[in-house]
Amino acid sequence: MPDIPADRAPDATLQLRADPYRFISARCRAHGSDLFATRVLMEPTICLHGAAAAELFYDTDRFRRAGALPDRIRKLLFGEGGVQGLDGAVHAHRKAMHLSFMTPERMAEMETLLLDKLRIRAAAWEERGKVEMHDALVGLVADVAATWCGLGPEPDMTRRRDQLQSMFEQAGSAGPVYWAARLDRRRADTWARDLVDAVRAGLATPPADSPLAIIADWRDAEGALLPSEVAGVEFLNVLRPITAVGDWLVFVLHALAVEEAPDTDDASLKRFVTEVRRLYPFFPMLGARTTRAFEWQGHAFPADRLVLLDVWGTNRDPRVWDDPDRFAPSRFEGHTPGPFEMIPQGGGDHATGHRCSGEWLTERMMRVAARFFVEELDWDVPEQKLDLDYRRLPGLPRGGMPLSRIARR
Ligand code: HEM
Repeated sequence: MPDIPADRAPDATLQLRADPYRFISARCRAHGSDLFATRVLMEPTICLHGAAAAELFYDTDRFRRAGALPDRIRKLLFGEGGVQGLDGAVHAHRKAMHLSFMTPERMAEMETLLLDKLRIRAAAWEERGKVEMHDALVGLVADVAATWCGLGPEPDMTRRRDQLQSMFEQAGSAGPVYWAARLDRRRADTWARDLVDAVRAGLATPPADSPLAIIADWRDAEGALLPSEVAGVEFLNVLRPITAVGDWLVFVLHALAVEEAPDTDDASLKRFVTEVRRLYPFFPMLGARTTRAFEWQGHAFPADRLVLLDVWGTNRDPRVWDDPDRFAPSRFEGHTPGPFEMIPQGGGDHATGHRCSGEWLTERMMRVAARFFVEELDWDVPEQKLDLDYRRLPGLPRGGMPLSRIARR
């Protein structure tokens, strides 16, 4: 049986940090293979690329999530005891809770909250000569997220917003910046746990269909309430990624600034934001661990091996996408990508696998914002660094995406 092609360098951590999005696909191209073996943080690791590999990665018989990721990433991004690190029936039960937030009514409510907030904030943006939209949009979306999650109409998110933001924007960092983010994580965990305790004690009464109320009341398959720390982590598993949609909105603005603006009917907007989700650098890769030894495409995988799936590169695989680097929303006319072909928020099945439960909500928020920026607002793009910073997670525009001469129509 042929060995998995292996990198010669003893460890790839520095290369991976230097170019997290392009690392796996570039190495796969160099090896002429959809997989290669390397070491990350000195640990033997197999990297996978492409739709067939993604399908393998989501085979729960051969891969598990418990204990899969290096501690430093897991503890900052996911926290302890949350859905991301569960497997099998326990995972499916907890995932049902996350999916239960996503009813059509609640998603429509999010659209209204977001649009209202955009209109209100736009009035203030008009007053300023120049507005740094990364900062403005993450703050705005954090407020909307908090309301939608059950924290009331005018939640005070000034402190929380930075804590949430550092969880998803510093996950790949090192040194003091990383440790400051870990401290933020601890503070946010304590705050979320206290919120759950307050709901359980009857001291707070969020709407019954809000994530805060549902999580505080959720029982595991044996009928026990979740430990309040774990319930707090799950609450942050909703609040944090919705806040992160603020970064997707920056990418929407960037695409509107550098590409042809879409028509504002639903279908055109959907194609536009789908192309943003395919191409812009958000999650570079995902991690899991083999449950047992097995063979795939003639290669032997050992048991308990860390495996990284190339998210960014799979979304640009020329075997699936014509002219893959070109921004072309029309590629989605009459075409829905397969469950493993386009994986910016994971692949496979939402209920049985780890695919993002917030994918539809994300897409709808992006559509609302895109329509608002095209239909309701005039704005200029002042001189700035519009190139994306591929060393950062997410790879936001270097200049922070300021706009000037903002005016409501
Ligand atoms: C910025 C937008 C978002 C991005 C880039 C994103 C991306 C992802 C990715 C890559 C995964 C992992 C898939 C896997 O491990 O196989 C994931 C999982 C998850 N996402 Fe999102 N997501 C976003 C928004 C949301 C929103 C808005 C929510 C909730 C309201 C959400 C909730 C979750 C949850 C709970 C999981 C864990 C699912 C599981 O382990 O079964 N995400 N997301």
